Amino acid sequence: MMRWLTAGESHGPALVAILEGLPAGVAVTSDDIAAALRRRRAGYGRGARMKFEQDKVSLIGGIRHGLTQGGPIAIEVGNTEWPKWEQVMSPDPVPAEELEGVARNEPLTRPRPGHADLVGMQKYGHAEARPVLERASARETAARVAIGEVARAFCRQALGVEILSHVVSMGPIEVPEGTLPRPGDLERIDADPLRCADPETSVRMVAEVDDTKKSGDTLGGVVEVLAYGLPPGLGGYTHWDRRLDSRLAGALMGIQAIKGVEVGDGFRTAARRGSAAHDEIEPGPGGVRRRTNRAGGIEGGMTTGEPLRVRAAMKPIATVPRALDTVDVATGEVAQAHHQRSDVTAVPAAGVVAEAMVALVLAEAAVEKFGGDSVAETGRNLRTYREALAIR
Ligand SMILES: Cc1cc2nc3c(=O)[nH]c(=O)nc-3n(C[C@H](O)[C@H](O)[C@H](O)COP(=O)(O)O)c2cc1C
Ligand SMILES: C=C(O[C@@H]1CC(C(=O)O)=C[C@@H](OP(=O)(O)O)[C@H]1O)C(=O)O
Repeated sequence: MMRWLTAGESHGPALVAILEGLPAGVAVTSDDIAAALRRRRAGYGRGARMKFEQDKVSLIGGIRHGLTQGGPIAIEVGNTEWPKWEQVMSPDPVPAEELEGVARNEPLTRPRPGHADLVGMQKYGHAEARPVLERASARETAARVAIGEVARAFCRQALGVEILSHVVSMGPIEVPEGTLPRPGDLERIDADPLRCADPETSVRMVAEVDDTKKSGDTLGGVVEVLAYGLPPGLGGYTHWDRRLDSRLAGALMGIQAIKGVEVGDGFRTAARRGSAAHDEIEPGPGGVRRRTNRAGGIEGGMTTGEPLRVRAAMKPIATVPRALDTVDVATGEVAQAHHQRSDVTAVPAAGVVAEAMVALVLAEAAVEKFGGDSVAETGRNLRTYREALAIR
């Protein structure tokens, strides 16, 4: 069984993540994790904080001399902005006189629509939104990307699986139908300002971000995650919570601001007739293959062996500069929601987070199917399985 957890607040000293149940022998270094975190910070339209804050990676447990050891892996991602927040976010009590006049300590009583602010205050009995937004913030996704990078390394080294993502729409601007990057395209996608695989569309997306920023507004969009090299049979059809599509959907919906998930052609398939909706089976190298991949590499809750293709739709950033209407909960008066700064869009970053979530789900499903306490053992078990499939 694989399991993982994160802890930490957006303006606290650090985020931490623990990943348990991953086999030994995965080669990964702090530089690899720092590189993954840099990918998450990039993207045209992100806010000021991405420019001045650094992610400070410390490997705390489970990795020795560049290899996982089989025990729980603990990673800390330090918030370099912490010195500015030491009093406001102090875990220990701070005398009231020391807090007087401290910047950012005023109670946030004007909850922002589209955030966890208001319901979080109601649910936990907070008089202001700071305790809610600190944990609800997508800053937490840095911790997921850190452990997701270890899971991705396992998928690559034990299974030969490569995971990538790209932005398929930014507001109303979409890539042409059928745009399907391959692992070799990842570097080029990362170099694009919006992580878009189609250069001509990217130019129009950048213009859309500029226009949105000028009008004091924000944008959402859709990302697609692809995984190449998967064997058939990860996941299961025997119960709802064994289905890989169910687990992927939950993992992707668990990213802040994700409002929809599509597997393969998803919603588009619903508009087709059956004869044009499924993937016919034909003889192929090493046995059989699908003529098309409308299902996105999953049938019956299991990988088919075709590339996995899942999409996640992100709502526009909720902290809109042209602030939305709210109520000041201290006075009951109509007010404008809090706004200090925000991203215009974070869709490119959401793609990197989605890759991490897919890597964690795939790593867990692979450990379930193939077992193994080391990368070598998982790899051996996979090879035996593939050999048995070829015989049949
Ligand atoms: C990578 C990433 C960056 C984000 N940056 C911001 C931001 O700067 N400002 C903001 O208001 N929301 C941002 N969000 C989205 C909010 O965290 C999200 O809208 C909020 O948690 C409420 O969404 P929910 O209802 O889906 O939880 C970001 C989300 C992600 C995934
Ligand atoms: C810090 C990150 O994202 C933050 C996510 C976020 C939100 O509301 O989710 C709001 C912004 O934070 P702040 O309000 O402090 O400017 C983003 O910068 C990050 O991704 O590392």
